[in-house]
Amino acid sequence: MKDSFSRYFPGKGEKMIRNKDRKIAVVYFSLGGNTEYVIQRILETIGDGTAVDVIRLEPVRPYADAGPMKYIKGGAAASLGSRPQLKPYSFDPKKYDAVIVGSPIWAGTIAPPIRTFLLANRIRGKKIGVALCSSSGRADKCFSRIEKYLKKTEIISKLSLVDPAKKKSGGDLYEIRRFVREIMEARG
Ligand SMILES: Cc1cc2nc3c(=O)[nH]c(=O)nc-3n(C[C@H](O)[C@H](O)[C@H](O)COP(=O)(O)O)c2cc1C
Repeated sequence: MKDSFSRYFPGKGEKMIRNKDRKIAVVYFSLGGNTEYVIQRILETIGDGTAVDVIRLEPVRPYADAGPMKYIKGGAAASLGSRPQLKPYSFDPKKYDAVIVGSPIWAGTIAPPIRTFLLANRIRGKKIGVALCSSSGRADKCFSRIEKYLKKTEIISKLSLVDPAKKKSGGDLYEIRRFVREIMEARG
């Protein structure tokens, strides 16, 4: 009998357990590439044996990704609770037993495209994992905000990393593996 860690992180020569009937949705927004980096590492950790749909959210009107306007406009949009229109995407919650949400922290809260998504898709009865990137590591308020949007659905795994694409640290990879393992174990 294998322990739950080695079921999902097989050793050399072992096969990943295939879980074809269940799907995971990975929904994220990234402006500067940090959340994108985390999502890529999450997908590598999940591996090919599990069906995953990746949904990258993009606002119809893109945010400035450099200069002072990046922080001024983006920060104002986040703190005012804006809900930008998103480019078309496909998300049918019935297809998934688990949803991973990835967002940068803007003005202490979730990035506006993620807010639009959570309000448009009231996700209930799923295993939810939330991965947040920030420059401070202060993520508690942002996790609570997301929990409010999810209403009665609990976040079963949380990940908070500080600008991980710059550091590419082993410690962050360890945390990412812990995050994925918690989601996989909750899926049974
Ligand atoms: C508009 C804006 C607001 C931000 N506000 C915060 C903040 O309140 N707290 C924080 O720790 N980092 C803040 N940051 C930094 C980002 O959360 C951080 O750099 C994150 O890793 C960026 O993720 P991304 O590269 O996927 O976009 C902000 C960045 C932007 C662009």
